[in-house]
Amino acid sequence: MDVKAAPRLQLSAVVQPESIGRRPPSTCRLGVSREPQSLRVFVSSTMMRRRTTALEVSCSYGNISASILESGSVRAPLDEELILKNRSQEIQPYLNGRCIYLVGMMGSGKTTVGKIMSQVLGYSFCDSDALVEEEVGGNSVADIFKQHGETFFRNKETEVLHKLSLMHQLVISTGGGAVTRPINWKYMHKGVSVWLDVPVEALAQRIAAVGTNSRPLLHYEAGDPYTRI
Ligand SMILES: Nc1ncnc2c1ncn2[C@@H]1O[C@H](COP(=O)(O)OP(=O)(O)O)[C@@H](O)[C@H]1O
Ligand SMILES: O=C(O)C1=C[C@@H](OP(=O)(O)O)[C@@H](O)[C@H](O)C1
Repeated sequence: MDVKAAPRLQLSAVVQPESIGRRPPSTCRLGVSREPQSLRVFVSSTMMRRRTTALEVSCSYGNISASILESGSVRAPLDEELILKNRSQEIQPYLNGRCIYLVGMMGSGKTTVGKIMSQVLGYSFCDSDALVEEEVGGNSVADIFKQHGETFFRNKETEVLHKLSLMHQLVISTGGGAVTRPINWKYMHKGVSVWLDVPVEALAQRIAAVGTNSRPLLHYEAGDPYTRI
């Protein structure tokens, strides 16, 4: 999808570890927030343990200027793809090749954002769902859920994340449910995790627009807010 064509600003990527019940060793913020007349863009980071990740350079070495951590206001027209590209460019020197893990609900834009980010960073884009599909002989995620169940899928996903944790220069779009397993966090901590936080109404609209065929957890769940819109 062309993010430029998005009818309204829906890009936001903020890691808030407390909201997923477990504190990862690092947090970073990469995203935008809107004020009545202006758009505020931010990239910031917090170090929680000594084993830092890329965006934590600002804390551990103090060499990212405040202007990078908190940029000024940008007037309309809002171009979230451009914002994402600019932010990605700014953080690139501090990544030192570490992988970016995009986490978020189904439809939050992990694939869309991940492809754009990977181009700017000169990284490869990688979809953990697609790797699970490869591992299971090319079966689609929907088929894997149907034939083997969610636990089987989650086990494969954990194996995939383990392998990815040994690699560099990847932007990884994880499955919406990857964060539910603490062991996955251990692997994702090798890189920088970015949470795409999108309001549920927007998620529902996006998913309703493309259908739930490839998202088995929504496909069979009657009454879910994603399916009601
Ligand atoms: N910022 C955005 N604004 C509006 N729609 C978006 C945005 N990002 C993604 N979408 C659309 O939402 C749907 C799901 O996006 P996708 O990137 O596949 O999400 P995920 O990988 O998190 O499931 C796609 O149809 C995509 O075009
Ligand atoms: O719960 C998960 O891990 C999954 C979320 C969906 O992926 P997206 O988050 O990419 O939509 C879909 O592929 C499948 O249901 C697996």
